[in-house]
Amino acid sequence: MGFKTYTCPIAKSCGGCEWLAVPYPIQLKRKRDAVLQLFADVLPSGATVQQREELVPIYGMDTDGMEPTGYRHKAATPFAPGKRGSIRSGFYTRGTHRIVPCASCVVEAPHAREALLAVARAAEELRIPAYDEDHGRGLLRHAIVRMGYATDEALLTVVTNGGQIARERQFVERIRARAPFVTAIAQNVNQRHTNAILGHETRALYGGGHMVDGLLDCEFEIGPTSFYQTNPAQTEVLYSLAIEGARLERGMRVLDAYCGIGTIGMCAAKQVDGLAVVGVEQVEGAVANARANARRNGLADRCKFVCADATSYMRDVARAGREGFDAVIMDPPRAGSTPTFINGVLGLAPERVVYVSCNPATQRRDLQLFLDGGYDIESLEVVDMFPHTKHAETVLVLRRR
Ligand SMILES: C[S@@+](CC[C@H](N)C(=O)[O-])C[C@H]1O[C@@H](n2cnc3c(N)ncnc32)[C@H](O)[C@@H]1O
Repeated sequence: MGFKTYTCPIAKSCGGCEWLAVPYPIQLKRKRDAVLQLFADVLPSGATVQQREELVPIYGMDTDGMEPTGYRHKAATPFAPGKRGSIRSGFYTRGTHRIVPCASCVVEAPHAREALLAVARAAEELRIPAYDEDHGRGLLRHAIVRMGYATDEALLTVVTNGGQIARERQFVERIRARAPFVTAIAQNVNQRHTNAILGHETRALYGGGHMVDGLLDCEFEIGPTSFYQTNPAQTEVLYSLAIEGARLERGMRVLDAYCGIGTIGMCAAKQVDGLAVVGVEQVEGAVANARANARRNGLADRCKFVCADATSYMRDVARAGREGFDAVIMDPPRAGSTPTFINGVLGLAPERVVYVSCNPATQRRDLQLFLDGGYDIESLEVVDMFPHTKHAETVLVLRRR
């Protein structure tokens, strides 16, 4: 295949796309091999290389023979004071907090970077200072933009070190003049001296402060502090595999743990009539989005959401002994799940557990508890959510023995 790889002038210092020079089919092979190696001791032994590759399929982006580009629908920048009142924006150089400027990025959705640069230019014009992290002074810390996939909406979040933006109305107008495709702007306040990007306080500056996007047959309201997958085309592949793997049927009850804004559970409920979903998520804003999304999709009677730490929720469920689930879908953060959560799932004894992971290493660790607790691997699939990087997302389906 005639794959022509891309070059990027800041690839070395940015470090975001470490495999940009590697042809896409080779990237996919490397990712599958890495997952195969990680799970080698628990996959059927004695299989040939070909059998093992069939055992663990990888779903790459469908790009018609081209290298994947523009797949990141979320883009972000830190800000820092530059020379003579200018504001620096771009990416942190690998392992440092030094910013390498970026005018456009091949893996980001078209226009995403324009919105981020619009914030820097508007702030320069209005003399709104960038945050100086060495001294804890200045206002503008980060900007994050999320571009719609199924819609033309775009949500821009400006993270500030303090609640007041001088000449706020002009600031918003100037951003909009430079980036007219932005349909909502939010301010998030983060006054902590940490590496965490987002703070706890958020308010709308323009357009209601949230956006709407679509995945599979559902529409989702997304707020500034809610998790939402970065690569929507591959998210649809990932969710379809997870829903299919759970073998859901009418009348079943499903737990969607670490549910974010309720996307997986609601896509499942939309596909399977009479399916009931309970979603658990710890970020309040995301749970508010999930509840609004259930109403938006006509699923409020079948999809309920609990705002809680998933481990505490599971501990309570295990103590009360009242809840029953026919299937559990779990999609924890990179750190993986906890023994308490997994033991709780084992106690509920669902027929199937579908474990979606953005970090196969922690998934492999967590898998052991399921294997020891009476579950077998039914399937393991890899989805490439982040072309040109080493990251692989996996969908592991476990079945009660
Ligand atoms: C990888 S995201 C998956 C979200 C969702 N399934 C999706 O596809 O958009 C993990 C989610 O777990 C949430 N989370 C992280 N730790 C948690 C915990 N201890 N309890 C509940 N939710 C948690 C995060 O806020 C995030 O929304």
